[in-house]
Amino acid sequence: MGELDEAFIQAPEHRPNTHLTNSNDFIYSDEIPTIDLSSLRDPDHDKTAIAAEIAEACKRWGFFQVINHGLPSDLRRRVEEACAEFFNLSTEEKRKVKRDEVNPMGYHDEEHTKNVRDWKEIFDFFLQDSTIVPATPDPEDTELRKLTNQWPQNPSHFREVCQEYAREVEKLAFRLLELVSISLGLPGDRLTGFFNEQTSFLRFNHYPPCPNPELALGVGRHKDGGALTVLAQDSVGGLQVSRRSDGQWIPVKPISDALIINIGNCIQVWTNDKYWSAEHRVVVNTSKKRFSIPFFFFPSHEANIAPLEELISEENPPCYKKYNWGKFFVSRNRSDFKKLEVENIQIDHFKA
Ligand SMILES: O=C(O)CCC(=O)C(=O)O
Ligand SMILES: [Fe+2]
Repeated sequence: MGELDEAFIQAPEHRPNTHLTNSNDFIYSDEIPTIDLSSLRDPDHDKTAIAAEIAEACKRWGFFQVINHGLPSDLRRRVEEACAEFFNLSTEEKRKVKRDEVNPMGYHDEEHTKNVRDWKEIFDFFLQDSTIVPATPDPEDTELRKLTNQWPQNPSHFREVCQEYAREVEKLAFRLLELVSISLGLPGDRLTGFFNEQTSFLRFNHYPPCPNPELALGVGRHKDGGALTVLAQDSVGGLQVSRRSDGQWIPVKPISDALIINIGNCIQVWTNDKYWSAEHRVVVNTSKKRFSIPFFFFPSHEANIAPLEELISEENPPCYKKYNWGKFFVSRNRSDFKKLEVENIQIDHFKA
């Protein structure tokens, strides 16, 4: 990506702590919980103990790592290889599957978070090869649009590996959704209906070494908009989470084969702020490239998101007004695509 263009420069208050940005001396904190899912292998095993751990992590952090999660490690290696091979292609080759203003799926090297450019390139694909979303963010416009993935010709096995990984990670996401429901004292399938025609997608992130890591970010601070995110990060490190208790930036330690789970806006709204969707960001460094692969578990376009009625009462009135997921999704997508003059959409805009 060469030199640091002005578009990448963060406002002074959002710049990372320079002594943390050299990849050799990240300071890791063990405070973000790691949850062992091995007992889920036995379908008759009581899920309440794991659900209690999840409840604690979702309240205090909105972030946790899972180990023994059932996603095959050889598949993870294969998808990581395919991801690295894709980004190794020439820019010309990658731009053959470039996203545009209508179709947000494909390759993109001008991602913006909160209107500042991110130091990274990405490749996105929907879980469902064709996915239905609203045509525009305008609340009055009821027109829908069917979007399809753009697959590169190379690497030759790329599409197959991506889709195999997507199916496995989706299974894990549904298991986690069930555990979240149980952890709230709700039936395990309480939230499943929101995902009948899901808009979930996967992203490959490539963060090249950056000449000025003290000025830019791989991804600026943000909260994930959907229900939850299942993230595979490599061993380089750089992801930081804002701690709910005091807003301190805490690095998320790379653990081999673990997956990082973070609560998105929808779960924060469904639980009426009981569970937390944490702000997070990615710092870059001068020497090592980094890859990460998030799966964004997103509801159907027609899902309306509001605090769950079982979780509200006179003492705990709803903190949010209802909003439509599809409109939120397309609005957020626009602001990621290029710099806009307006603030991008946040759940705070729906505060009751
Ligand atoms: O690369 C990472 O570790 C996190 C990326 C991220 O937060 C995102 O793509 O939403
Ligand atoms: Fe994120």
